[in-house]
Amino acid sequence: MGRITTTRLSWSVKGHRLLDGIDMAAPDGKTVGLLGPNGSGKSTLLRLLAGLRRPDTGTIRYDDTSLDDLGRRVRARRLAVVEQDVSAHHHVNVRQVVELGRTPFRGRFDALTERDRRIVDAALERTEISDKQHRSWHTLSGGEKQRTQLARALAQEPREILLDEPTNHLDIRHQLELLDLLTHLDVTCVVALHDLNLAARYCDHVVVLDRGQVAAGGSPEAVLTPDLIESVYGVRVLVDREPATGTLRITYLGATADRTAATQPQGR
Ligand SMILES: Nc1ncnc2c1ncn2[C@@H]1O[C@H](COP(=O)(O)OP(=O)(O)OP(=O)(O)O)[C@@H](O)[C@H]1O
Repeated sequence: MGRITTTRLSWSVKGHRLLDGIDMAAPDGKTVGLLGPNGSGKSTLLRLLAGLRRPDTGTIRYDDTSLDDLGRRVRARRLAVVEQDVSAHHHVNVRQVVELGRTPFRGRFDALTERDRRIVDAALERTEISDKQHRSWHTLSGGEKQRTQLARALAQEPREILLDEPTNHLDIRHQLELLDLLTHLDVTCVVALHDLNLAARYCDHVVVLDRGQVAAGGSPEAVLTPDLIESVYGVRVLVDREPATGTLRITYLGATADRTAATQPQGR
């Protein structure tokens, strides 16, 4: 497990500032939900955290080490990334995709060890994709691909895992199981999510992005208030607790007529 922190992180492309002064922290072993409307910067922030883009300003630390100083090999071993809609695997089966999770631990021409094979088996089982392990990647459904990607990440036995909307193709049961699995791993997770109820139920912390800035961060109870949700998403909600379990529950009442109006103080 490792702690991820960012300090005043900014990133621009062609003169547009897509992330602006992001301060966030994902404590050891916790699950942090990255929330925010379409285009608010969630995927961009995850790409920066993964080292796939370099920030213009600010720092990213894994424990006390800056991402720049982590070294490619160390990074490839400890940090797993599950991106949205990966379509790059050709002519490989599910098991071979999951075996890629062991690549950072092997020499270029080394065969998989017995231990590697056991880890791959366990990852296939935990994501309930074992029965499809010999199927070609390109024949999988969207949800089966997502579970395979998660299995690849688990096979890496990472300390940190970054996931971009990992539930968007999953049926309800697999959504619940994926988040349940993530929260029970001894791994620090940063996960972009659209479903506020799933975030409230499973995340230890949430960070809400709005137009490239952090609108709020903290526990789901503290952050997911009707005012915050209305001002960021332009949706009126009722927030209460589900009586049987006490879980935070968000009921959508409707879109605000004009999102900009929702963010303006009354009377202007
Ligand atoms: N390389 C790029 N060039 C220009 N604009 C970009 C680039 N990458 C991202 N953007 C823009 O930056 C904004 C943030 O995009 P990002 O994909 O991070 O949002 P998101 O919060 O993940 O959205 P979604 O919920 O729709 O997945 C969007 O307006 C997007 O169009």
